[in-house]
Amino acid sequence: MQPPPDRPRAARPRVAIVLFNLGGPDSPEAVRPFLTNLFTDPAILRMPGFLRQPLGRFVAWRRTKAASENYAIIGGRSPLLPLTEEQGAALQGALGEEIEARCFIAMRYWHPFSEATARAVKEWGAEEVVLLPLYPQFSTTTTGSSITAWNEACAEVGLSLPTRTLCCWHSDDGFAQATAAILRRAYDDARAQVPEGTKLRVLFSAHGLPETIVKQGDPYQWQVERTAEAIVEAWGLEGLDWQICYQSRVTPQKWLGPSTEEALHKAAEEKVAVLVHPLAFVSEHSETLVELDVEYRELAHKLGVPGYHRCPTQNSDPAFIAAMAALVHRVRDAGERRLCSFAGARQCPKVHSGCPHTGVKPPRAQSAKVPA
Ligand SMILES: C=CC1=C(C)c2cc3[nH]c(cc4nc(cc5[nH]c(cc1n2)c(C)c5CCC(=O)O)C(CCC(=O)O)=C4C)c(C)c3C=C
Ligand SMILES: [Fe+2]
Ligand SMILES: [Fe+2]
Repeated sequence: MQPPPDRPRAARPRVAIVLFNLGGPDSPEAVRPFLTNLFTDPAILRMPGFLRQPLGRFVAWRRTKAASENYAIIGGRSPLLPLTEEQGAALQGALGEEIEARCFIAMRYWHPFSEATARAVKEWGAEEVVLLPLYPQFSTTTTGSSITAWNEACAEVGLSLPTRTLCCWHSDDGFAQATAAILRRAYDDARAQVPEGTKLRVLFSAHGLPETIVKQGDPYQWQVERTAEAIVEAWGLEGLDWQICYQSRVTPQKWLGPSTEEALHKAAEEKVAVLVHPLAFVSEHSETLVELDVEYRELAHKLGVPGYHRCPTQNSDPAFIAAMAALVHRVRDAGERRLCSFAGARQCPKVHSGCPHTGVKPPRAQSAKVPA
């Protein structure tokens, strides 16, 4: 796209697009400090600091063995950062000439942390910031926590710029269309492998969340349900058999259900093959490459599910990246501080706690502190 003739190239605004994600260990040694950062985040473990710090460290220590074994299966490190870098490069290319855009990455629990990213944004001389969480659904534990960490980092490095936030895009049409196209291709591939006469069910497997967090007003579950509906609607396949379930339970509390394990048991009983779609992730990492591709596949096999297939995540799919670019342009063109699929008829019936809409914040976060 050429710059408009009345607007010289040099006058294009310098916009920093900050991509938020969770982050993952970049070596076997990083697993424990990464988990310590995660479990001592007050948005994750909700208790006073004097209890959270020792308990969070203990839970991280307990989880290190299992998590390390999972990361060992995929080469000892998370692929999340390189894949997010690819998404950033593709998005930068897709944003066109209207703005001078540069994508930056701020991970929540491992490098690059918000503070280093805020410094890089400042050094680049950005004039505006767009925060783009790579989580389609808002949760106080993910997007909310990242926004809080970003705000703290900006205060720390003295970065104060007009900032727009794409806080929740769970039902965005471009996103739903791009995702439906990926799912349709995976479904056709799976259908060709499932024995004649056997039904195929789509399991929308979202990352789980402790129920107590949802009861405190977190809109994540509600948004997960809207995402599944939007994808099914965008696809438009009549009579599609589909179900939502929740994976990745990591603490003993009661988490959202039904779990993906329960959904597999049901599929086995009903002799239905499954195509698992990772609903809350837009890139591959341990939860897709190990949990879905190894652990649940083994379980499905053991239970006698007549077929187990997995839909890939979006990664740098061009239609998905184009949808993200359109969101960035929309939030800027609208002149809003944030853009959210909550608008109009899709208003969330629950308290939108922790979201920048209401100004209600998740428990005060502190920037991750454990060094490499
Ligand atoms: C109480 C613990 C956790 C909550 C709540 C939680 C919410 C949550 N997480 C994601 C996305 C990701 N989580 C990832 C890994 C991961 N998550 C937890 C714990 C909670 N997550 C742990 C302990 C781990 C580490 C891996 C493990 O031990 O199993 C990742 C992947 C990181 C990587 O491999 O690179 C993502 C992404 C969402 C969307 C979410 C709630 C909405
Ligand atoms: Fe929102
Ligand atoms: Fe998680």
